[in-house]
Amino acid sequence: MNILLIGCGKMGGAMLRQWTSRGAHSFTVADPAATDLPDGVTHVTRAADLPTGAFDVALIAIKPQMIADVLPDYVHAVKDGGTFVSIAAGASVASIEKVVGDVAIVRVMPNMAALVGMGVSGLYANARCTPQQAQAITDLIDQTGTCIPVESEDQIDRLTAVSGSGPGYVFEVLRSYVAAAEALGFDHDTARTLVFDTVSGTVEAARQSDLTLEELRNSVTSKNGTTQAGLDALRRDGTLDDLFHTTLQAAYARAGELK
Ligand SMILES: NC(=O)C1=CN([C@@H]2O[C@H](COP(=O)(O)OP(=O)(O)OC[C@H]3O[C@@H](n4cnc5c(N)ncnc54)[C@H](OP(=O)(O)O)[C@@H]3O)[C@@H](O)[C@H]2O)C=CC1
Ligand SMILES: O=C(O)[C@@H]1CCC=N1
Repeated sequence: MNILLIGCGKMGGAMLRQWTSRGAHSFTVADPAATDLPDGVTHVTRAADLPTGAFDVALIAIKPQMIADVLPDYVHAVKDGGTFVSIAAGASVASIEKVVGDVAIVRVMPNMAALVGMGVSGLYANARCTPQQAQAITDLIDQTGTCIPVESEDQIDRLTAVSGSGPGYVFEVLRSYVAAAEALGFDHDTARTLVFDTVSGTVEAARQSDLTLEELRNSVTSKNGTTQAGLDALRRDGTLDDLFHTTLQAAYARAGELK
């Protein structure tokens, strides 16, 4: 497919790197600022420099607040029967249809783990997408990690709060965990190794286990031992559950505001 990226910053750039490493499609980036693009990618800085009707797919990877102003400049570049794919948080199919018309639109919510081909994305295709179009975009997103089809746009907004924004929460938790390890006397590099290997090994152990997360947690927690002391401080009578609940609700509410 001939694919146009409208905007190629942090998220579009991460996805583009996975796609170009596989070499299955042709890519053009339209972005006034993009630098350091992978070899073989065509770059234009102005929508007016794009050929008319040239692209099978346009990936909308600009900020949601810019769509109404910026997207109209790019519509000419997509061929009749082409697919518009938006990764913009919150931006609804209806808001995109206002610009591009009643055509095939797919909302995808990727995440930054796509940087290493381990992203997880939600995908919602509107009724104008043929099964072939939806499958082609699913295959494309699969190249960045795992793709989970959902039945409604609301599911995309909920998934944004869990996995789209998720790496932001996880990076912040890792930052805090590493800082606490340094405060116990480890140098920064050792603290990073201890924390990163603990987290990635624990995630893999959970993935491969038939036990529940509660059972796995209990398998680490000796009665009156060190883990119990640490967990008592971490959970503080439900504070941790409240914190995660509030975090995800806040992100979901924000997606609704960006419609
Ligand atoms: N970052 C993430 O983890 C995730 C982001 N998303 C979504 O991806 C989208 C992009 O986010 P992100 O990559 O973080 O943002 P960035 O700001 O890194 O990327 C947006 C890019 O669009 C460029 N741009 C600005 N104006 C235009 C224009 N007129 N034509 C073409 N390109 C333009 C920007 O250039 P300049 O910098 O000069 O303005 C920038 O390079 C958002 O809608 C966001 O909701 C979805 C999931 C995860
Ligand atoms: O923060 C944001 O709005 C975007 C969407 C999900 C991750 N980053």
